[in-house]
Amino acid sequence: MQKIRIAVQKSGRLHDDSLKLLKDAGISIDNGREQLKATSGNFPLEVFYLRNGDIPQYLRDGVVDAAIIGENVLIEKGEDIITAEKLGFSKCRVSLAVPKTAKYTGLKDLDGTRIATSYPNTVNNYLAKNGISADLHIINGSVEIAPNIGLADAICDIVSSGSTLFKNNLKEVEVMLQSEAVLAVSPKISAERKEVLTKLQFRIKSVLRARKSKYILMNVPSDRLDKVIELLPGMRSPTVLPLAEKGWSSIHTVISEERFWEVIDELKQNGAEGILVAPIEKMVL
Ligand SMILES: Nc1ncnc2c1ncn2[C@@H]1O[C@H](COP(=O)(O)OP(=O)(O)OP(=O)(O)O)[C@@H](O)[C@H]1O
Ligand SMILES: O=P(O)(O)OC[C@H]1O[C@H](OP(=O)(O)OP(=O)(O)O)[C@H](O)[C@@H]1O
Ligand SMILES: [Mg+2]
Repeated sequence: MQKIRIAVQKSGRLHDDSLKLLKDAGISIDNGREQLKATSGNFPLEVFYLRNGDIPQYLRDGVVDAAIIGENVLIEKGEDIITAEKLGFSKCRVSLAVPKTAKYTGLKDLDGTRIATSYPNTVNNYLAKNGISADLHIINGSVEIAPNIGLADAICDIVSSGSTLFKNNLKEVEVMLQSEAVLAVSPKISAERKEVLTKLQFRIKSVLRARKSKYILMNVPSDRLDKVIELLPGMRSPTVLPLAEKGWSSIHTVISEERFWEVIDELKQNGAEGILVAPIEKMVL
């Protein structure tokens, strides 16, 4: 079987979570990132360690078949590249910010200003759509410092917690896009490698599904079973087992973590006790 070549960020915010995802999908990677290329011992796959910003071009050229990359980078440099899967980590937004003291009433206030950014295409497209034109200063890092050193009136950069903006006396005024890590696919992938990629995607989906879900067990008075089951969605329906003590049953089911917190009070009100919550490793539908 032909190996698929997948690009992973060499170092930075995506690196660890990307490798963890492959590992959770049961793929072992044999050598370290110093070699820039590593092979899996148990899946037809090679990892290329590359800079996030260079990956769209590698995908376009077909030098790699797939990549784990920030969606924001694809929007900036690779709109022609297909996103196969959202991966649920490295969530952030790309926003416009101005000094805290600046008066900001709307996007029109940015007309004719100087904006510092590492995402010129994203900013240009966004401003053009809104009929605004600005003078872009393209810098590769530490963008948030630009207004403080007189280089720009506004910036466009990644925001997550907002602490970098806060520390630099800036305020977020427009969210241009939301981003997370994605699995991107080369338009040049061969049919044979596409088959291997489909297998990888199947595994990744099972891992992502499992990450969002919990396996829960609880003891419930048997006369309240119907009400409790109503609160609990299962993969098919909950499993109900009798306890040794008469009048009590044990319910087992799979539930999203979000739903669990929504129904916890009602479960308790209906007599559920001894509630156990366990992580799930894989979830195959
Ligand atoms: N503060 C953040 N919180 C969450 N995700 C982030 C944050 N900063 C960046 N990201 C996401 O992680 C990706 C990689 O960011 P990182 O700063 O590690 O690398 P980079 O400098 O953009 O890329 P390169 O690998 O080319 O050096 C970004 O493209 C974005 O999708
Ligand atoms: O809203 P926050 O949680 O503060 O995150 C936002 C900051 O994180 C990123 O920088 P990073 O730390 O990756 O440094 P870099 O500029 O060297 O890539 C981004 O460029 C912002 O500066
Ligand atoms: Mg960064």
